[in-house]
Amino acid sequence: MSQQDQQHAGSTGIYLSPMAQRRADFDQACGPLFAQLHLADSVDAAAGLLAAAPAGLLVVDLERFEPSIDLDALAGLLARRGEGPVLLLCPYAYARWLPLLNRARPAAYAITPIEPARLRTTVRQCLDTPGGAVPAADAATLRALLALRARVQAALEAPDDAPGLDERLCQALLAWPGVLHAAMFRMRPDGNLQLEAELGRDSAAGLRLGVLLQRSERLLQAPLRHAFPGLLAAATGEPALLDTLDQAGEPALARDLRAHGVAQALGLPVPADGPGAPRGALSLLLDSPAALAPEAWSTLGDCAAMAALGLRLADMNLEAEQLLARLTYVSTTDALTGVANRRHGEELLEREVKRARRYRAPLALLSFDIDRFKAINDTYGHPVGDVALRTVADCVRALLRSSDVLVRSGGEEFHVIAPHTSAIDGLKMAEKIRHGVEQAAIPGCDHVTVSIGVAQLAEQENADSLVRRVEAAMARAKRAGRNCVELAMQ
Ligand SMILES: Nc1nc2c(ncn2[C@@H]2O[C@H](COP(=O)(O)OP(=O)(O)OP(=O)(O)O)[C@@H](O)[C@H]2O)c(=O)[nH]1
Repeated sequence: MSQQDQQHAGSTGIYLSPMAQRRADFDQACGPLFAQLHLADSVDAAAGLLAAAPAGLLVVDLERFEPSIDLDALAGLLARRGEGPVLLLCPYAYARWLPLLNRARPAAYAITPIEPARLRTTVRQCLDTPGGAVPAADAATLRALLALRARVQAALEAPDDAPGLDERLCQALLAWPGVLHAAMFRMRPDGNLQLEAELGRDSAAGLRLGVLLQRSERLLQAPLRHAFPGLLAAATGEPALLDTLDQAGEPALARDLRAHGVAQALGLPVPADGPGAPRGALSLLLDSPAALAPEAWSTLGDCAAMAALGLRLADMNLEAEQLLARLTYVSTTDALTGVANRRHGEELLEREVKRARRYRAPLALLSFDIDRFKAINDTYGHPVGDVALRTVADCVRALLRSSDVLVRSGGEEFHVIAPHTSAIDGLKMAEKIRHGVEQAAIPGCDHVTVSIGVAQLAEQENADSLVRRVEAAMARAKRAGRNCVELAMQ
């Protein structure tokens, strides 16, 4: 026994674990540090021992306790503990217990599995520390935590889109002292967990989680999911902490992280809106294995909750944008043919007339009307008439340039707004349309023809006058026998 251990030999201790093997292992590793070590197999047994004689150190091994069943009893035990030191041995996937139990009574903790030598050192430190609790956060730490909370809040203030938010959150987390690398994992609607953003500082600038984890998507199926706290948190919905990287049993991953200066890895679930799997997780890689103060735990939990809120806001923005796009489409498009409706066509023509006058560019307007369309409806029925309208619209649209706009201006009447097009080119275009429609096969009925008027915008002319002239030309084409093209008079 070392001199230091002899100093502790006057102390008594209680070790609580429901697992017989764990009690035996602890007794073997740390028994010599105590004058007397009591081993308790249940919360009640530990409470009885404490009531009988206050122990120098209470060690609670959380492995095999059930969060939903045992948390209240354990918190009660810690609350009754009073001033004496408490050490929690917490499996790395149970990190959620730490802030919850710390609320009952600040306690030191070590993440398990833990090597016997390290366990002995930790127990010695607890025996040495008067009060034995985790050192309370000092003023500088509290200031840093307040700044972290403010930065994460600021990251949410412009929730324009989820990818931007992921980046901003990583930036905010990276500014917290000790954080070498921050990353955001997000669950896609198809259940695919993806690495959305990562940022590294100093030695971790070159750290790429996609490389380390051997993939950037389908991460819930990644072979290393049990070993990386960020993935574990997304999978279980519980915070996960590794303060000794080798504890996860993946030496290559631990070595790679250490090579970038990482000493501790933390994963925080980003909760879903309601019950169910988390929306993702935040991953923090830290440069020191120091225990996090209770205040740090609660701030980090708040940050994850704020990240969830930010993602919800980004979703709502996206939904609003999609709704607006849909509304715009519905209000500007003719439902039957999918081309611009009359009202939108009028707006577009006004705009093109202004543009043509400003840049002194030619602008042509075509007006065409399906010949004897009433007979098609009367002979084949209205549904076939609808198909004929759609087929003609599709046929004409396919013949136009991308800068031309096809508008359904009335029942079986259409306009084509053709920027940078003279009367001569407009006539060529009209002939192409007339020929194309004549050739088009209409499902359910005979071929149809169209009569077309063509007009070029005159100097000083407005849209109304252009429309009047082109429709008069189209009417002349009807009178001239249909299936032909007429140029408008000036
Ligand atoms: N199926 C269908 N028919 C429509 C639609 N809109 C208008 N119509 C019909 O189109 C026909 C137009 O008839 P008219 O204006 O007499 O002209 P037309 O028979 O095409 O004769 P001309 O234009 O002189 O060659 C009417 O029977 C309308 O009911 C529509 O959305 N679907």
